[in-house]
Amino acid sequence: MKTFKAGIAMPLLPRALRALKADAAWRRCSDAPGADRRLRVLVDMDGVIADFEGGFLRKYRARYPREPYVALRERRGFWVSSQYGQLRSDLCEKAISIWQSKNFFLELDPLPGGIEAVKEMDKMENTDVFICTSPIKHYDHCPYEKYAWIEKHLGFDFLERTILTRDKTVVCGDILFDDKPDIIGVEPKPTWEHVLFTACHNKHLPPCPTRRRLLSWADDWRGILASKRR
Ligand SMILES: Cc1cn([C@H]2C[C@H](O)[C@@H](COP(=O)(O)O)O2)c(=O)[nH]c1=O
Ligand SMILES: [Mg+2]
Repeated sequence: MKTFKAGIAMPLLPRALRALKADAAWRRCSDAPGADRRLRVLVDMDGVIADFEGGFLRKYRARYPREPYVALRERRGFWVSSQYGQLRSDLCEKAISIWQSKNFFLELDPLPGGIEAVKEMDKMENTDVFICTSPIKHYDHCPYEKYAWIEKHLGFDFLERTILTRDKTVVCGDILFDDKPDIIGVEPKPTWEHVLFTACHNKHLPPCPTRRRLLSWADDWRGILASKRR
């Protein structure tokens, strides 16, 4: 792209060109989806399509049958490790050891209706769906098993639509279905609307007028997508 000064074509400096390209990319993300722009849906994995809480409790009780545990109906707050640590300080590490173990993420059951909903979104016109999930930093098993879980339940081709990140705020999208109440990162104004996916740990939070909830995949997720297309 060139600029003109006094009638003479001046080549744009590389930095200016990069800034223009970045601005154009940002606009693509931030413009409301319309007839010519596709809706981009980000779907979290743990607690939204994969049963992290159920898988954790089953394996925790199997490994520590005599230790106290937190029934799912008693779960409060996103961090399992924190609630177990409050129960007894050593239980925090015992909880963490469960999801650091081989096969933990691979053997999680799908949550009801999640796989079907993602497959339906993937077939919708003018819609792109991505799995957007945060791996633990203990990387011996988790990243591999998250990929393997996606292949097992959604097919190998869906790995093209899988994003592993510890910071979801930098991912560009229109909607993020996620069970974590507070999704923070380096971007103070993410492009996506966070729709809180109801889980055992967040169902007791008071309603928030500025944030929509999806109670389960039997709830009206299609209506939420449709509301973003207008
Ligand atoms: C409850 C809990 C979770 N994690 C880790 C385990 C997963 O890798 C991610 C899930 O995050 P996402 O938002 O669903 O992608 O968080 C943890 O480290 N400690 C915990 O207590
Ligand atoms: Mg989650």
